Amino acid sequence: MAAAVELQNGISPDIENGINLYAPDGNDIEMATVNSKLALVSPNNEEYEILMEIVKERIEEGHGETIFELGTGEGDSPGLSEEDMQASIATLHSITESLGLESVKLREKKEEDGLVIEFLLRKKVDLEDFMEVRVAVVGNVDAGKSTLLGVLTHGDLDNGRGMARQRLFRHKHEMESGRTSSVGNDILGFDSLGKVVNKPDHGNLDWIKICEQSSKVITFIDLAGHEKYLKTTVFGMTGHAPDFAMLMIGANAGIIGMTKEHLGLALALSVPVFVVVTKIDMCPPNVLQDSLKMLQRILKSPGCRKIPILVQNNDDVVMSATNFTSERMCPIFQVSNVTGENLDLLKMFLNLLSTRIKCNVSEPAEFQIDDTFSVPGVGTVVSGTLLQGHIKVNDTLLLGPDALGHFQPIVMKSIHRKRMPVKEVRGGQTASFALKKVKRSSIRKGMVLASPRLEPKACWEFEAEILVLHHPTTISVRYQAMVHVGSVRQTATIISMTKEHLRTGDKAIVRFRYIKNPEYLKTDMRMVFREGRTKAIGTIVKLYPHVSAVAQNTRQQRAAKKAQEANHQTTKTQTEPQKQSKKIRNRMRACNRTPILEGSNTSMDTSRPSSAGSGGSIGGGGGGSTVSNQAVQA
Ligand SMILES: Nc1nc2c(ncn2[C@@H]2O[C@H](COP(=O)(O)OP(=O)(O)OP(=O)(O)O)[C@@H](O)[C@H]2O)c(=O)[nH]1
Repeated sequence: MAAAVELQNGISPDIENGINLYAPDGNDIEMATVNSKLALVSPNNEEYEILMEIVKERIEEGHGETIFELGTGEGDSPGLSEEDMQASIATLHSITESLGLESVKLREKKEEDGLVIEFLLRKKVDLEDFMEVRVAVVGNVDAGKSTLLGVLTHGDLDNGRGMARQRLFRHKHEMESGRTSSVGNDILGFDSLGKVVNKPDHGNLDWIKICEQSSKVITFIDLAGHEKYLKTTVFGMTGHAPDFAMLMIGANAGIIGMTKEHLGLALALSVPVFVVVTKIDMCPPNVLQDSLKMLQRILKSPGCRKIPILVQNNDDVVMSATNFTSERMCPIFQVSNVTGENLDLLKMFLNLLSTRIKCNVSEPAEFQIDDTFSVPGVGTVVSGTLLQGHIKVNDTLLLGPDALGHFQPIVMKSIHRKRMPVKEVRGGQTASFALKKVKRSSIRKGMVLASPRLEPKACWEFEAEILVLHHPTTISVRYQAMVHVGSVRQTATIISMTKEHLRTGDKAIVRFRYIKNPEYLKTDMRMVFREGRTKAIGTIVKLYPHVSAVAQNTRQQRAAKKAQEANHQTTKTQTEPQKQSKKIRNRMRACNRTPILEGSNTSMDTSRPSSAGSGGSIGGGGGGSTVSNQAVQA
């Protein structure tokens, strides 16, 4: 252990995969040895320690797993003789044994100089801890989304007439219509050897058992395919923080209906996409080829700029899984839920995916709420995703913002991950918390639980750089639409923009104002703005924090109080804003805006330090308030 600590101190900051390693005493050691393809053949004690350290670091970086290649080295031509490969495998097994890891051979290649083998190294099962990957499942109605999830999670094939999906439907109307309408969650667990652990008992899955036996749990966020549930689908993609999107296409139907819309949504939110083409059992080969050609053409088009990879064997799976997070690559699977063809490739791929959220437990905690429940005997429970940091039972976090933009301290009574009670949760994981002394009615989706260190602030207004994907005519100031940012979903009004009118294809910096509640936002968050057939996407570039939250001195406090009173009045009268007359709405907007603008003149640009630069440079600082004042007067 001492050696490990010393060694870490001696490691150059740009260490990556064992490159630039220095010896404990600070002298250069035989780097060529540990980076050579022969490194694991017969290492001496010192080299063995370094190799162990390299593996340990890669496991930490990979949240508990890594893919390790034997037979390649810096500057060496790839490949080892049979004998050297056997010796390397023995060393690797000794290292994995000491570190409590399992190793599974993924693929073997024959190169000019001999063999190259890749192993998946993964931490052995820990009862309470498991890696988590969230996959949003999108695609047109009848593409086979619910069926595939039923087949993957329950292990039985479908009959082509909707048998497998029956297990996943949550509502009576879904059973009757065969259509998903809500955001559903299904889980698929893999053990440290990459085997599926789901074992349904009389058709039911015991989530706790799955989590206890799993090293990695894939959570599928099953989203509705029908256009009338698009709002829910958008919320699933923004609010549930998916790591990846699985776009499903029925081979016979091809790219129809909502397919392009869902692909566009994933691209807009920068969520890497992989495609699953289903129903290959019932599709004539020429139709399948046409669908694949069309898909590849769309993926390669300037709007997508993806590199499609048709996955046909284990090699393709390892190659696409290891390069997938680059966002450019788009693996395409062709499966049948009826015959089970190629489902093994898809499972292998899912087993190799890892979360995109990099967890640093020392960061202040930030938990985004995507649902609330009232559990008898427990009280109010909130579920969502921990975007950063670390939360333990009995921690006190700030819950908010409420209608006044306030955050209140709340103690975390208990924590569950996938229905399993746990003592802590880390960044990148989903969880639910039982909260002490809070009514469910006082919590909205989109609120956060934040560490007091984060000093969370609520915003009525923000600026975003937007691109209009579609609008039948022109968008002008005072236009209202539903804005989705993370798990926040609320109608906002455009109060100013850098162009007079916006048409399809236009880009502009637009200042929005929420109509009902202030919200917790951050710069650089992706947003989707839509109303009817109007669609726009963008990135938040500047925040205008709610004044009461940033008030520091007496003058600011007075302004804040005024703002609070105005907001209080507004929220009291604004419970049903859509139903009020235009005249009353305009009057309310005016009284609501003035105090906030006062505050905004004092300390407007309080975007988080890491992104303050971008906020200032794009947004144009105090200009926003002048424009808004004009808007109010107008
Ligand atoms: N032959 C064949 N039928 C399939 C396959 N996958 C799904 N089906 C059938 O296709 C129909 C539609 O499947 P669903 O899973 O309900 O489709 P969905 O995409 O979830 O539809 P929504 O929930 O409405 O968005 C069902 O009758 C399935 O049995 C497949 O691979 N082969």
